[in-house]
Amino acid sequence: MTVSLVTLNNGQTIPQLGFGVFQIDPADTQEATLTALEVGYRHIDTAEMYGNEKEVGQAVAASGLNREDVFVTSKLNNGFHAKPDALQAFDKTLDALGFEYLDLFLIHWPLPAVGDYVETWQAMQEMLAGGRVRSIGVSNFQPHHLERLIKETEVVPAVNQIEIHPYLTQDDVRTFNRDHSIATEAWSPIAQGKVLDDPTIVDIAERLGKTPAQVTLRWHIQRGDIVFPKSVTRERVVSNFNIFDFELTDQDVLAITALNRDERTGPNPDEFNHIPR
Ligand SMILES: NC(=O)C1=CN([C@@H]2O[C@H](COP(=O)(O)OP(=O)(O)OC[C@H]3O[C@@H](n4cnc5c(N)ncnc54)[C@H](OP(=O)(O)O)[C@@H]3O)[C@@H](O)[C@H]2O)C=CC1
Ligand SMILES: O=C1CO[C@H](CO)[C@@H](O)[C@@H]1O
Repeated sequence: MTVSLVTLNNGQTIPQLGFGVFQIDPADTQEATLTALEVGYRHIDTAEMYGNEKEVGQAVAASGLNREDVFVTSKLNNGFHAKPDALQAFDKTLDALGFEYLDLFLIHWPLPAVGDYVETWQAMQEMLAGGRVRSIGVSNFQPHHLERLIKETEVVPAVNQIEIHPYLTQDDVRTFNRDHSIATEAWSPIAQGKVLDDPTIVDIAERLGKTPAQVTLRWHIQRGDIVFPKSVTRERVVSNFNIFDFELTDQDVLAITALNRDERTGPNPDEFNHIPR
């Protein structure tokens, strides 16, 4: 199975399909990530917040793959927005992973009431200049947050990772990202399972002989977004990967997009403005 690549605004490439490790217990993360790497995934999405960076790094080391062959993303945790804190947190992330370099580092949430994300972005630019991270980006940024970065700093984020699935299509933020050469990453791409019983998705899946999860992931791929579904179930890890040998019609893509209800599974970035306890 050949996973398509997306070229970021700095010329780096990222596999359009990856493996997410949120809510995988650290004790299970090495095995789950190794399974994903064995199946063929070459892109892992973790975060300091998930508490399992160390185990992701151990899986990459144990896989026998060259470090260069796996694209790894991590994220700056909330509360480390001040420049010295952000620089120190990046060092800790690299240490935990046991890597010389990270492929992509993101500001996890803008949280303007906690710290100035423009200052945080200046720290991210320093990390980039230091050469130990290949691309920098943001997560959960709305267009108004991105506008400040674009106006007040030098580097345009390579990606914006936001919640997207058939019940939250986010076409306004996606359009803003596209117009500014920012790649869109879709978190919780199957809404943590909530879209899988939807009759529209089930009907398309039955017609194509695919699972509802495969149809939903394929919808993201055909819209051009980057996805990293999470699963600790081997058969799902395999079937979620096998989405490059079929196509949805334009009509299917439009029918799934029309399911939008602006329904979030996670926080709204404009309301989530504190460090969760
Ligand atoms: N930047 C951010 O703020 C956020 C980023 N993320 C990132 O996005 C990734 C994916 O999002 P996540 O929230 O994990 O949710 P997903 O939308 O990937 O859904 C994961 C859930 O769906 C189940 N599942 C997976 N595949 C299938 C399948 N084929 N059929 C049926 N059920 C399935 C999993 O169960 P099981 O494991 O039991 O098989 C799990 O319960 C995260 O792991 C993380 O990397 C997520 C949230 C926020
Ligand atoms: O990455 C994350 C995992 O999910 C959490 C709850 O929705 C988010 O807050 C966090 O950003």
